Amino acid sequence: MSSSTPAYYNADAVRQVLSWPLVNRAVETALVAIVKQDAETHPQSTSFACQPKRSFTACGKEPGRILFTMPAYVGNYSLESPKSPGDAQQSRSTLACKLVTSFRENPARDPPLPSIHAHVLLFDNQTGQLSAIMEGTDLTTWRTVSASLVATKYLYFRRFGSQAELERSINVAIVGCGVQGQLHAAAFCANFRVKQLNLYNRTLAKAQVLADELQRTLDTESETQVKACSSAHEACQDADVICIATYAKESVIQFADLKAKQGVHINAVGAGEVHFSELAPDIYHQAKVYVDCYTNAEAELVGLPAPITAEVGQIILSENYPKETEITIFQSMGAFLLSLLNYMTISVFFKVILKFTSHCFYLRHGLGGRLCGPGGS
Ligand SMILES: NC(=O)C1=CN([C@@H]2O[C@H](COP(=O)(O)OP(=O)(O)OC[C@H]3O[C@@H](n4cnc5c(N)ncnc54)[C@H](O)[C@@H]3O)[C@@H](O)[C@H]2O)C=CC1
Ligand SMILES: O=C(O)C1=NCCCC1
Repeated sequence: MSSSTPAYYNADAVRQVLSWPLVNRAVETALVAIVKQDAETHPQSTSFACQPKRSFTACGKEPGRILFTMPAYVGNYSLESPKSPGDAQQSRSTLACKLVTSFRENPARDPPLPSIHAHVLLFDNQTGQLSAIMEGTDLTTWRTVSASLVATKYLYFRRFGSQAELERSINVAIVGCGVQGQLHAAAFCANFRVKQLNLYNRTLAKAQVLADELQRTLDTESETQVKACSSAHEACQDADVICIATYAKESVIQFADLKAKQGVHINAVGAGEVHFSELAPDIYHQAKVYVDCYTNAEAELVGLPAPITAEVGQIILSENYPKETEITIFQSMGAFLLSLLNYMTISVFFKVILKFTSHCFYLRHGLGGRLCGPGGS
């Protein structure tokens, strides 16, 4: 690629290609790829995924304004369709960096703005030149929600059998009805069988607006009942799965709010100044904690009131699912490699930057790609 102006993909262009099957497959692939490859189990692998821990820059002295830089490099990989194992494509490498700002007071502005804004920068990995810039805000929201969906599939449903995510109806509570909460609510209804969807927000009116909107858009045949709740306890007391995405500095949910004896899974997505501030320590004391990525967890979860049991990718690979009655927490850190895999997938649709993404096999085989070394997995 020459020194021409980088390609720019705006929010509309990105939004057009986002769909749950696409994003979920990419995120699941990435969660597995993130698991540190063991030299003994993968002696032939020459693929290389490098995701250093992300950096934080405080923007001024006021809290709540942060710039994250999230670099990642995936080297010498090929994407293989599980339908035709061994049919690995020519290997390639991708170098990128996501820049995200999180300004938590933005929704209170007039007019309101989202708290999170993101862009993805893609580089030519031979020359280091900037090749493309992609609006990454929706990508970030979808990726984050998808990580919760995949974590729920493996950490909750799979306790009940290999088809449970298709067959079993669940009660879901959404705590925090901002950008993340809204997409979590819609996505859980779109991807799973939800009997009861309870919504709780600090301002009840916001939960009510979302409840009305969801009830309107859900199919009239839908089994889902949606309710705006006036406390976290009301929202969570019968929930099988809880998704919490606020900026709360103090815990919003306590152990006493859970229907704990029957098994509960919590996607802990949001954060105050501390990632795990949304859930009370007494929940962590009773729960098993899983993360997307140890690299960020080791750096950012200092003081977590419980040990980390595993990365979600390890559970996907080992099929060593939690027990039916356990409380599990997916501590969602955000891992750029997850976005990067999304990016690589999406760019196939744009049919650009072929240097990075000549994997037209995606179009032929669907999105069954698995990151692997050139000689096979
Ligand atoms: N894990 C990850 O990869 C990602 C995490 N996040 C995090 O998710 C959280 C939410 O992000 P957005 O939805 O974009 O923010 P947002 O500002 O759009 O929404 C936050 C919502 O939480 C509500 N809220 C605040 N405190 C509350 C409390 N104590 N009880 C109930 N509701 C409360 C607010 O009223 C608001 O509706 C943030 O902490 C953000 O940093 C965002 C993107 C990715
Ligand atoms: O993109 C991510 O990952 C983020 N994680 C934490 C909050 C900001 C965005």
